[in-house]
Amino acid sequence: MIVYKSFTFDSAHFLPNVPLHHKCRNIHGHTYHLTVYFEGEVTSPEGWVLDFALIKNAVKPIVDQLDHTILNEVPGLENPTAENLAIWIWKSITDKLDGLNKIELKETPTSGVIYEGK
Ligand SMILES: Nc1nc2c(c(=O)[nH]1)N=C([C@H](O)[C@H](O)COP(=O)(O)OP(=O)(O)OP(=O)(O)O)CN2
Ligand SMILES: [Zn+2]
Repeated sequence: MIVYKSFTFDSAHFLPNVPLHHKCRNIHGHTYHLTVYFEGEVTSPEGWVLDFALIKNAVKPIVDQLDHTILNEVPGLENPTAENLAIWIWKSITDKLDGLNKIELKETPTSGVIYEGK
């Protein structure tokens, strides 16, 4: 079974490698919507895969590292596309908690990425 938990954070960024005329070369902000999914067996006696609180404990510090920052200034996020940000978040979470299955990162109400670690 898969369990998930969602988080939001507000960050500014710009995309340094897009063409000169591209609007995303200018600094701008997003409210990012992040959902992390973990896969595992439902265990007894709790009757759950993973305590949602453990997910929060693992992921919230990473979200806090990104919230109200300029993403380009975060080490490893010099080119903070949604794709690169999803990979960065994955690498930050995966060793903290077993069973990471997928992350979804929405940058706008209409755009986002899904990353499964490959
Ligand atoms: N593959 C990617 N494409 C774009 C990314 C990205 O990270 N990966 N990022 C951006 C911009 O940062 C920004 O998110 C703009 O996205 P876009 O969907 O174009 O936003 P709009 O508000 O203009 O979208 P609407 O079409 O008006 O809903 C650009 N591309
Ligand atoms: Zn953007």
